Amino acid sequence: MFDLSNTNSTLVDFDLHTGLSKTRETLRRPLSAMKGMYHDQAAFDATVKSGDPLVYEFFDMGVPDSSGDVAYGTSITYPGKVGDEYHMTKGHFHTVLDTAEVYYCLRGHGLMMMESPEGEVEVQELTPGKAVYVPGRFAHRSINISAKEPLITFFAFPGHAGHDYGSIETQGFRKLVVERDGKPALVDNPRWSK
Ligand SMILES: O=P(O)(O)OC[C@H]1O[C@](O)(CO)[C@@H](O)[C@@H]1O
Ligand SMILES: [Fe+2]
Repeated sequence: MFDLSNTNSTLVDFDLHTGLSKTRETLRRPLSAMKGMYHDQAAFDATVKSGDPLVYEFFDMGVPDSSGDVAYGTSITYPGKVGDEYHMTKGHFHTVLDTAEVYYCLRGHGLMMMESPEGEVEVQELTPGKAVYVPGRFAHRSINISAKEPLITFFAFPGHAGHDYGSIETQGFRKLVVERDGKPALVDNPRWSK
């Protein structure tokens, strides 16, 4: 009925329940790949020692890194905590700072933590069906606040954006999300300094 011999477009499967693809591999970040990113160093060491859980995985679809292209894929952050801090992605600025990104939540319950170099902090709640637009200049980190479900999002950003982990790798975001009385709470990051 249709000529399906396309060569320029791409069609990829992403499972709505697992976020994974039958045809593509993810990049996987176990906890040991996040050294220095959780505030409770003792809990970090103990959790790595007791099995080094997979914290998140995501797709790099190999889209060209030009401004006319769009990088996309799913990101899956598994439930869990390191001490009192919820599982999260490393987080990054874009190397081309003013490039934005969109995340659409497919499953789970999470927060998108955002922070500009000038110190504006914004947090948006992610539940299935909600899309968050992360404006240019804002670093962003996904945080899974569910105790049992993975946080699955579909993301898209300009191909030339790049990832800049600089200040985040050394001192993190200004705010942390930790569990207090069974609920997520936003607190100052004691390690953050100007
Ligand atoms: O680069 P990080 O912070 O480790 O997180 C990876 C996530 O961010 C993305 O680069 C999208 O911005 C995805 O590949 C993935 O969801
Ligand atoms: Fe990004």
